[in-house]
Amino acid sequence: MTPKALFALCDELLHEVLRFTTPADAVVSSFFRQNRALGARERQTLAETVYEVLRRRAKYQYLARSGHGSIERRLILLAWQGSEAYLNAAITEGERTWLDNCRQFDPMKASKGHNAALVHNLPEWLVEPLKAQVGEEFDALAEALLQPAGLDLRVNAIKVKREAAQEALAAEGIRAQPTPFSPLGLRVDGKPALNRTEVFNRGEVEVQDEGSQLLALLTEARRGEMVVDFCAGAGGKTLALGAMMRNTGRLYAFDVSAHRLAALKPRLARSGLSNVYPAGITHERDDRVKRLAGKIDRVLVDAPCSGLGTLRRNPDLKWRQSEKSVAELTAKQASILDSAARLVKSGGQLVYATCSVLEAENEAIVRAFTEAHPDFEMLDAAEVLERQKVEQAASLCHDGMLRLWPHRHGTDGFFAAVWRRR
Ligand SMILES: C[S@@+](CC[C@H](N)C(=O)[O-])C[C@H]1O[C@@H](n2cnc3c(N)ncnc32)[C@H](O)[C@@H]1O
Repeated sequence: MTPKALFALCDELLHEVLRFTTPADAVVSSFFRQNRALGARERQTLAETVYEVLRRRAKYQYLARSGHGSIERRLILLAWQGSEAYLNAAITEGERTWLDNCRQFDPMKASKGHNAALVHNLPEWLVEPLKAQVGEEFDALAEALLQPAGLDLRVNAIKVKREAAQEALAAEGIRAQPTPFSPLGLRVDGKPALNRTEVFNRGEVEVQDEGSQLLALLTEARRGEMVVDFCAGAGGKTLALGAMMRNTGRLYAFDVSAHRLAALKPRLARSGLSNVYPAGITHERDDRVKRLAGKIDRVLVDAPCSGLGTLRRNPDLKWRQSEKSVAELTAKQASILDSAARLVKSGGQLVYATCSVLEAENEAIVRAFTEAHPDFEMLDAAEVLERQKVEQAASLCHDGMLRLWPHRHGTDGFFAAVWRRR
């Protein structure tokens, strides 16, 4: 494809993404399905450029107040992630001069009132809640959230040990190191096409952020138990729980989205697990849920949330969420946790988790639940993680709850609390 044609396509794609009606990853995949002629390299350049615009949108929009052409084109020139030669072949001399000037720009020299936002690239409503939590670490957190996430794998312990998976990956040319905290994790160098490897297709590894691996470990699920993954989605944590149960017992994977549960099927097939029962529910008070009341050993609530802990991989979320959407989510989270708790039997364990960094979706939900449910006793998350052979468990927790931060732990931002039913 000629550079000019590729830029026109990028313009079209960015226009669609910036409408913010659909998640960026879904817009990008659907666009690639409609433009099958695009090669692998071209797809990579388009996706990375669009994601770079989303990451530093505040800065690029500020710069794009000058220049010519559509706003999308100016943003693309500023955020371009392909080769410089390709860029030169697509732009005019005037654009080249403008771009060179823009590249000299120092956000700290922008007019007062703008400069901080042009560095952290966060919406204003998010700044104070984050500062309230991390204080002086705010700049480090904001910078970490601007970096693309690495690639973590969870080793499927029912098939292989971590060292053996690491060696098998190396034999296929993929270098990976054990993750610092999770005993099951491998962190891969670069972004290799994992789904073409035999190790992946044999189900020996799954893609999963180290933080997500730790959330699943908090359930302490064991052989022969009855376990519910209440918000299973495409089953990232379901697969981890099934392996912890050594493919025995019964693991229900609930979700209101049949579409997401369907994505679990091929992953289940690869994993070799036969103890998983996916079940679509209409809402958290579904009859299917009621029938299991008081019967379940471990319940994981990986609640629907703002996803603001995953900005490294989903930078569009900071522009798509708002104070209003977060308020709606917190009401839903409290209701789901309340329903899911009814499943837990006496002596059983309940985990509430999110991939959000907001107090309102995390500690506030936990406080309200604990006050309203004296039959649930909070457990110290660090002690639970230590029992699960997690390294430096205390450094991952605060006030008895798991609190993972990209700038401190190199994971996405995650939160979790654990209770035992008396
Ligand atoms: C954070 S995602 C789950 C991710 C998944 N556990 C994983 O590890 O890949 C939250 C899920 O909650 C589901 N959900 C939303 N409302 C729900 C409800 N009322 N009951 C159960 N699941 C719900 C969403 O469809 C979504 O898949």
